[in-house]
Amino acid sequence: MDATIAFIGAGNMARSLIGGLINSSYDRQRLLATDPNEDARQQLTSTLGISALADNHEAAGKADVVVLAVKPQQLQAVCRELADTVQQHKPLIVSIAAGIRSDDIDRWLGGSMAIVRAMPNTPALVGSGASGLYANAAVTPEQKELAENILRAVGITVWVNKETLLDAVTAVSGSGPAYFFLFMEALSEAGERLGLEAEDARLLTLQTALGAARMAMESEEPFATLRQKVTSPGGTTEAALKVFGREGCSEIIDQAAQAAYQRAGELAEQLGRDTKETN
Ligand SMILES: NC(=O)C1=CN([C@@H]2O[C@H](COP(=O)(O)OP(=O)(O)OC[C@H]3O[C@@H](n4cnc5c(N)ncnc54)[C@H](OP(=O)(O)O)[C@@H]3O)[C@@H](O)[C@H]2O)C=CC1
Ligand SMILES: O=C(O)[C@@H]1CCC=N1
Repeated sequence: MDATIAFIGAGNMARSLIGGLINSSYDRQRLLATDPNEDARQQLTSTLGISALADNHEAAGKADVVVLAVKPQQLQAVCRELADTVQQHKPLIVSIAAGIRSDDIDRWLGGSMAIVRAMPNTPALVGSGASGLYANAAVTPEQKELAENILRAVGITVWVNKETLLDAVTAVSGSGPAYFFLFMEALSEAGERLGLEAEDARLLTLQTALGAARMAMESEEPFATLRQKVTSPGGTTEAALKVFGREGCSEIIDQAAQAAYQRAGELAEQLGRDTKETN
C-alpha cells in the first residue's frame, strides 16, 4: 500500500511532484497538501483531486512522509510549528528546500528526526524529473527506499553521500530546467527574427531539444562527440559554434552554475541560523 504523503506548501515544485505521482498511478487518497491560500487549495482539489488543507498539523499528523515544500525563507517557521506533531509519530521528513541543511531542519523539528533532503526539478510533472537525494544518519534503509520510490515515480534519482553535493545537484538539475527554457526561448526568438512563424520556431526548437536529449541518452558517446557529428567542417554549425566560443558560452554556463551553487550555500548560512522571532 502507498505511504500517505503530506506536502507542506503546494507551490510550483510540490504541484509538479503531486501531478507526477498521480500520473504514475500513486493513490490520490494517500496524497495531502497544505497551502495558506484558499484559491490554491481549491485548485488542488479541483485539478488534482487530492485533499488540500489549511492546517499543517492536521496534514503532518496523518502522514507517513512529510514533504517540506515551502520556500527556504519559510522553512524554519514551518518546522518549528510542526515540531510537536512530528515528534509524536516520527514520520519520514523529506525537505526539498534549496540549501537548508538537515542538521538545521532536525534542530527546528525538535531533534532525532529521519530526514531525507531531496533536490527534484519541475519536469517531475511529466515523469521526466531528476532528483538528488541525501539521507541523514537517522534514516533507516527502509525509509531510504521509501524516499527513493517516491522520487523515482517522477523521474531518475541520484544519491549523494556528502550533503554539500546537493548544492551541486541544485546548480545542475534543480535550477537546470530554467537554463534550458532560457536557451529554447532565445533560439525560438532567433528563428522568428530569421522569418519563421512563431509556432513553427517553437515547434522546431522543442523537437530539437527533445531529440538532442533523447539521442544523447540513448548514445554511449560523450556530448562533445555528438556535437562534433553535427558540425561539418566549414559548415553552418561551425559558424554558429564559433560565436558561442568567441562569446564564452561554456564559461558563462560554468559561472551560472557556480552562482547557483554559491547561492545554495548562502541560503544555508543565512537561513540556517535560529531567528529570535521563532525561538
Ligand atoms: N521550483 C523549482 O523548480 C524547485 C523548487 N525547489 C524548492 O521547493 C521549495 C518550494 O519552491 P516553489 O514550489 O518554487 O515555491 P512556491 O512559492 O511556488 O511554493 C511554496 C508554497 O508554500 C506556501 N506556503 C507559504 N507559507 C506556508 C506555510 N506556513 N504553510 C504551508 N504552505 C506555505 C506558499 O503559499 P503562498 O504563495 O501563499 O505564500 C506556496 O504556495 C523551495 O524550498 C525550493 O527551494 C526545489 C527544486 C526545484
Ligand atoms: O530557484 C530556486 O531557488 C529553486 C531551487 C532549484 C530550483 N528552484
